[in-house]
Amino acid sequence: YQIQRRKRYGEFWKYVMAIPGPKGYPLVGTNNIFHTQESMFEEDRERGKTYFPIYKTWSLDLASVALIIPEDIQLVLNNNKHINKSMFYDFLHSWLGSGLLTSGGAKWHKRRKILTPAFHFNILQEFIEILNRETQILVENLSKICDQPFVNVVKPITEYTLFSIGETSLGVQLREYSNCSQYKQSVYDFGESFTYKIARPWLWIPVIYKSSHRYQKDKKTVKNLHDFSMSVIKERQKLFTEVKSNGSYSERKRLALLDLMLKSYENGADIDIEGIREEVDTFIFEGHDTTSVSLCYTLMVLANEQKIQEEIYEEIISIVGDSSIPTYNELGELKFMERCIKESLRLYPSVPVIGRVAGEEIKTKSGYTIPKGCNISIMFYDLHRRPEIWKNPEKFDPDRFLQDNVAKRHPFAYLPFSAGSRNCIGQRFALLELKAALFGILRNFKLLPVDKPEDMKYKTDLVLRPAGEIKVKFVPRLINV
Ligand code: HEM
Repeated sequence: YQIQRRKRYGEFWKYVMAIPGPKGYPLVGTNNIFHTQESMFEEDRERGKTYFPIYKTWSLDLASVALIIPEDIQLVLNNNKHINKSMFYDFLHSWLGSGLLTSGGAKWHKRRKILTPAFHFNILQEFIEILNRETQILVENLSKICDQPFVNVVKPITEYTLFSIGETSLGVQLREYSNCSQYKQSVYDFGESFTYKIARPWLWIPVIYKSSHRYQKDKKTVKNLHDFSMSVIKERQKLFTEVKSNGSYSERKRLALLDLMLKSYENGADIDIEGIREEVDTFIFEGHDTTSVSLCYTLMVLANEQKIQEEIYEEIISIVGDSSIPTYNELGELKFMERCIKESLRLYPSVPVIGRVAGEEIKTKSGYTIPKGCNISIMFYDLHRRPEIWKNPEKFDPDRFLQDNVAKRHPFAYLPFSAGSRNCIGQRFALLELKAALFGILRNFKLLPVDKPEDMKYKTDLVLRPAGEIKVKFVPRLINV
């Protein structure tokens, strides 16, 4: 058995070392231990260009292979043997436990089955009322600050997406929570620490990490994050019991996310309170941070594209007319706006990289072998900017998403929501929310450029986080809110 193990280990490294990649050093491997979040992001982009279409990185006795071309990515995402997440997701466990994003195998299957009905078409239709109300509040807030030379959109937009996921999927009013700002700060702190640990492999060794200052700091951050999610669960649990005792709950055929889990819990099925907390943490985070960064970049890019912005405005007026409250179907008809959102997600994919573990050996198109058990990183950011797929890739061009043009591309060339069985469960919700917000903002304001796309700098983080602010100038249009 020992001989066989050694042979497998030897083969593993033989295959990995045959893949091109940056020079490594003992223990730290290919990591640069002096990295900041910003320099790590830039180095990954450089590596993607230098070693295109595939490269390896390694530290200690762990290796990861980065994939950039659609053909290789398809081999991973289209095969259920590779549904488990890579080692980097282990750094999320202290916060998200093994919730839908981080879990694997049978647990993931079971949870995905429980939670899928919470994103059914009928539920989304009911959410439109809440999203419209939140959009109106956002527009009012922007009206109060639009006389300033510019607005850093990150704060108001993050509040919009956080409060929206709170009221729709979790059934609570997060703006009334006194620890809301602390929660947002803790998400940033966690992302910073996540990146710090990725670059410093000695912190991957539990005994070293647990005796570090970083661990003590992380513990406080995670406590803040968990206090927030537990207060959400407790409030909704109370409401849920009240509603159930007055009978109105049994009339509802479809339940939003948290109620669905509370019902499963009460029926003794498949989920306990710890499991609910994992999912509430997962969905508050995934359900607000992804849409927030996407909306911020979309506003910035549209401020720099006056003609396109005007075209969206005209589409809004032609489909929704004078009304300030769009219906679900009207938002569905905003096809040009939808193409602009898609193009924005190409340039600014909220989740720029994802990771998997090879469940079996993979032969890549370029002739390399990824051995079973190897970590894989799928580089969406780089995929979406490859010049051989996207002509003039830095240009914002919504026509790339006209049906004829989509049909000409490889089906795995554009993957902001990933693909296959572990794709984004919230993608239709995300599109609806982005449309509702853009409708309200563009109907009420003309956006003028402050930050330019070419000046944007990013950080390696849990999402495509900007290194600084995202500034836009808002000029009220002459209509009533
Ligand atoms: C523009 C917005 C969004 C983008 C670009 C996005 C992107 C993604 C991507 C790329 C993944 C795959 C992650 C991985 O494999 O590690 C994912 C998974 C996931 N997303 Fe989203 N997402 C967005 C919005 C949302 C929203 C609004 C929700 C919840 C309401 C959500 C919930 C999730 C969950 C729970 C998963 C894990 C699914 C699973 O593994 O079964 N996302 N998302």
